[in-house]
Amino acid sequence: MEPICSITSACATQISALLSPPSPNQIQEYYHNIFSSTHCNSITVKQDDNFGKGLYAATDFKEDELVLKDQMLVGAQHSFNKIDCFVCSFCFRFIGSIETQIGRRLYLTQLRANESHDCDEGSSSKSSKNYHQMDSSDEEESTWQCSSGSSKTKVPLPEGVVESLMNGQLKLPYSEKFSLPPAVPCHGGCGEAYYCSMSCAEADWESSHSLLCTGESCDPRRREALLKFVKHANETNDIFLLAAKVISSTILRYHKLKANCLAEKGKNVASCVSDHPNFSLLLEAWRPITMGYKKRWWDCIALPDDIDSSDEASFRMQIKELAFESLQLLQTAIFDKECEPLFSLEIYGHIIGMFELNNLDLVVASPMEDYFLYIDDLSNPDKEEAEKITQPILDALGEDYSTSCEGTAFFPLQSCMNHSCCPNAKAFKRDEDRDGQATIIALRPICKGEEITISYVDEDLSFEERQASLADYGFRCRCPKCIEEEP
Ligand SMILES: C[S@@+](CC[C@H](N)C(=O)[O-])C[C@H]1O[C@@H](n2cnc3c(N)ncnc32)[C@H](O)[C@@H]1O
Repeated sequence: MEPICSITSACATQISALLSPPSPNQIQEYYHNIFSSTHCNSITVKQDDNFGKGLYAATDFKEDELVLKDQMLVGAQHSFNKIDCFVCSFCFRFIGSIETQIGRRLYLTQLRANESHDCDEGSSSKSSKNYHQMDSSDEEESTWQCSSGSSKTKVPLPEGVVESLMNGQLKLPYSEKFSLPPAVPCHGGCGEAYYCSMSCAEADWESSHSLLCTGESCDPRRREALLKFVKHANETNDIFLLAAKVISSTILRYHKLKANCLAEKGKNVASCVSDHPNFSLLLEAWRPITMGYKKRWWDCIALPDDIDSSDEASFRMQIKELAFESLQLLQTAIFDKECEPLFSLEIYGHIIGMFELNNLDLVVASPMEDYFLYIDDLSNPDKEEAEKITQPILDALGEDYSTSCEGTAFFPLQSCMNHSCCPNAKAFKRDEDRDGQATIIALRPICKGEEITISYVDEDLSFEERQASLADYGFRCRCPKCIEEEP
């Protein structure tokens, strides 16, 4: 049965205002602010009647030159990746130490095995597609591998060793050469979020975590609802966690704008607030999200290969019901009457659809690879001495010892980049890119004024396969390669 969301009908006018595309002036102003705050004058965003927004070169770029580092608007580590990588919950840098990374991973893997979880449990949360894959100089073979699913048999370490790695009592040889920022726990006390610095902790708290934290300051009823929401997301699709961050950050921005407005008007509420109290402020708080190209999730999600086209309608209905289930849990946890339209299924569906159409994989390379390579490169007798300690650890970790941090994120500038099957740029992590920012590199010289494009699909696929994948984005590619290869 079709889910019925009472907020969608009660707030229809406000919802349609929230979903209407931004005006050219609003677009110019928004991106101008991003460029000036980041002191970036080498690129610009322009609009065109056919392709919508696009990113353009405002200077010449050489082959392999960095075009752009894009700070994410919102991002999250995949739930299944949290066992393998201990990272800052805001900027996704690896934190703690080489020892805590290893000890924590071995401990959590063991815990999971004891709970007799298997790979199936996390598989549904990996169903969200992330077409714009970020290449990495530390390439991972398979990002969808369960941490305990490595083909080579792992040799467990004694429990005491794992514990002393976790609590820092056991120091590994040369690990001080690979020092990581110390882990700063969330001051709300949730025990879930950790950061690389106080500034990341504060930035996350202010942007969304203060509404999503399940620590002691959280009202018990709200905490219970939040925990249910998170559990549901982990068991179904962790893209809901990202959607919750978007809603929380909009609510928090709204209250900040309202507080500023009240302060400026000398507490003359009437001048800020008329018939429809603070809707203009909610629109303003929502502005960064307006910029992302979006459609409803259940309309734009690609039909999985194993679903027959005759079952398409029922598949799309199931996706809609899933989103509704998640939204109801989130509503119980963080509902805010002044921001009511944000809790409609229509808005929730568009937020998730925006991720579907714009998201880039979030990938941060693990320091583990560098560490073990360093040991491997030592000369004897130092190498032999070090390997007495590190080899049993490698045997316990298995082949996938250096899994990257993986997640999904929305980047304000990268999401403006249109597709070409013969792109002039690509998302590529260099060795020095050890945070969650998107890094875009020129694939060939790009002239000032030229549009900067990336490929949303594997360019080596056949013409038909590329067009089929791009159909999910709602367009047929007319790039020079497609025109040439069209039968
Ligand atoms: C990630 S967004 C790119 C930015 C988008 N143009 C905007 O206005 O926000 C992806 C959407 O842009 C449009 N698009 C991207 N590349 C295109 C192309 N080569 N031809 C036609 N439309 C394209 C499609 O609507 C696609 O779903």
